[in-house]
Amino acid sequence: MQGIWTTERIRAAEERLLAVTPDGALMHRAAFGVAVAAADLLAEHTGGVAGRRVVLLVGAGNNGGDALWAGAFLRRRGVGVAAVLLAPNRAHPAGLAAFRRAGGRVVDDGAEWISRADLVVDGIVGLSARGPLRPAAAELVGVVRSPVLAVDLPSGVDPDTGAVDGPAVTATRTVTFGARKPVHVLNPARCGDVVLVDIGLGPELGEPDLSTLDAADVAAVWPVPGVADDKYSQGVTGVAAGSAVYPGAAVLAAGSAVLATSGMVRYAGPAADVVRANWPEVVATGSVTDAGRVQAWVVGPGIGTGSEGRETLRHVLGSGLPVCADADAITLIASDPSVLDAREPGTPLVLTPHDGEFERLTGARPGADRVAAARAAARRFDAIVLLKGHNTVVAAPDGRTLVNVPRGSWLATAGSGDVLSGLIGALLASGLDPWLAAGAAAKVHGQAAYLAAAGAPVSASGILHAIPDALRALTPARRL
Ligand SMILES: NC(=O)C1=CN([C@@H]2O[C@H](COP(=O)(O)OP(=O)(O)OC[C@H]3O[C@@H](n4cnc5c(N)ncnc54)[C@H](O)[C@@H]3O)[C@@H](O)[C@H]2O)[C@@H](O)CC1
Ligand SMILES: [K+]
Repeated sequence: MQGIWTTERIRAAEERLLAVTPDGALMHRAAFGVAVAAADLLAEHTGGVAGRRVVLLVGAGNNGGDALWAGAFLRRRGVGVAAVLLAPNRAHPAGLAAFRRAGGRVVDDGAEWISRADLVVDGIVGLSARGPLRPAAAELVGVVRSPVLAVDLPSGVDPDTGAVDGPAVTATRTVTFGARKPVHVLNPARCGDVVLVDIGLGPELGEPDLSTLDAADVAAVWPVPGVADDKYSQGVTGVAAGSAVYPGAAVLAAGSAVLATSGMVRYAGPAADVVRANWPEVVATGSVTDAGRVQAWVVGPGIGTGSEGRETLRHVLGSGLPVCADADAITLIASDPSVLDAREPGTPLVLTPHDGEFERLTGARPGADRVAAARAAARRFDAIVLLKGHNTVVAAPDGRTLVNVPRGSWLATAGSGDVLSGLIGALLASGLDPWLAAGAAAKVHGQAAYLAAAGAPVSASGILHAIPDALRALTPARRL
């Protein structure tokens, strides 16, 4: 797992580190990292470094200081560097002096210089940023045509939520210091690639506020049958999804549970014939009341929001088993929360709303702070809340939060949610912690979409059939 820390926590850690570090040392380390990243970008985009032109956009704080020091380091590599000071009286004094000593130029006609630049360095604001770019900065950013290297984070984007509500920088690459901040995973489109420079902050950081799962984390938790296993011992997934009119959700959710693990899958509902025809290995019955023993339920996709769906949901929630409630099940809970009374307290429940379902469930859309919204809903429902969007946020009632950043947006297609719920259900049936189950499922789901798409649009069925490849890619060590 890789941690992510909020700006408040970073600042506190930096203060502790600053107290035991010589003056200016941290900024030098940070700025050196910026200069290296700038040289790399120049080389990648122009084929060289010496003689290239870089423009620094320099704000009032330490973020601008980093940029100025980086400009001084770049001068030593023969780069022509011009600085545009957005708050000339408040530019970092030591950084500005070093920049000038190194032969850097402070220029007034910023737009002119930017139009000829090979690279623009965004040192406008960093951790202390609040709100969008102010007009003068926005105007300059508007004329940029070259690659942009953001110092710490793209200015104008909220550091803690990734929200953008006005002009903001879109970076080609972002170089950040000490630890990743929420913006880096909550708004990857604005950050570009993120490079992390070690400035010695690690020991001061403590438990992260958010985490992302690595491939190795997924490999560590994904069930693999052992010599003593049989079809029951690995967990039987129950799928209550689809209807006679809309059998597709049932086929997708059941199929994804089939491909996720080697455990058995039972289907219960009016689409039994269609499910059987598509997935002969599924044991299918007409109703949850005669489904047979399972270790977890997926309920909701395509079950409808009428009385039949409500009875199915109530039955499943009253089973005392872990449940992944998706789609219509969420709408049913939203319209009649008393259905949750059937649930035995403490039984694992995973809710998987998109923004519209989240609004139905809680009365408000997630808003700019998706992490806070998911956490509040997780506490309120005493459930794991997996909030769908470009990034998937998985929050537990105790505040633990995972973020999954997909490669591309190929998951934005009809039926992909049904595939995700089948993955989660299969992991719940295997006995995995529901927070990790939801997080690992989201990662495999995103990976499957990326592999299936391979650069061209892909359907939910395509994503489904890429699950084995996604698992192989994420867990190569387990290949037999
Ligand atoms: N604290 C540390 O130990 C280190 C900090 N570093 C750098 O320091 C940065 C944080 O520096 P600061 O706390 O000085 O803050 P910033 O550089 O983020 O910004 C400070 C100034 O920007 C103004 N500002 C805020 N929002 C604005 C907006 N939307 N438009 C224009 N101006 C705005 C603020 O009023 C303030 O004067 C980090 O992001 C990082 O780049 C690095 O040098 C590494 C070490
Ligand atoms: K910045």
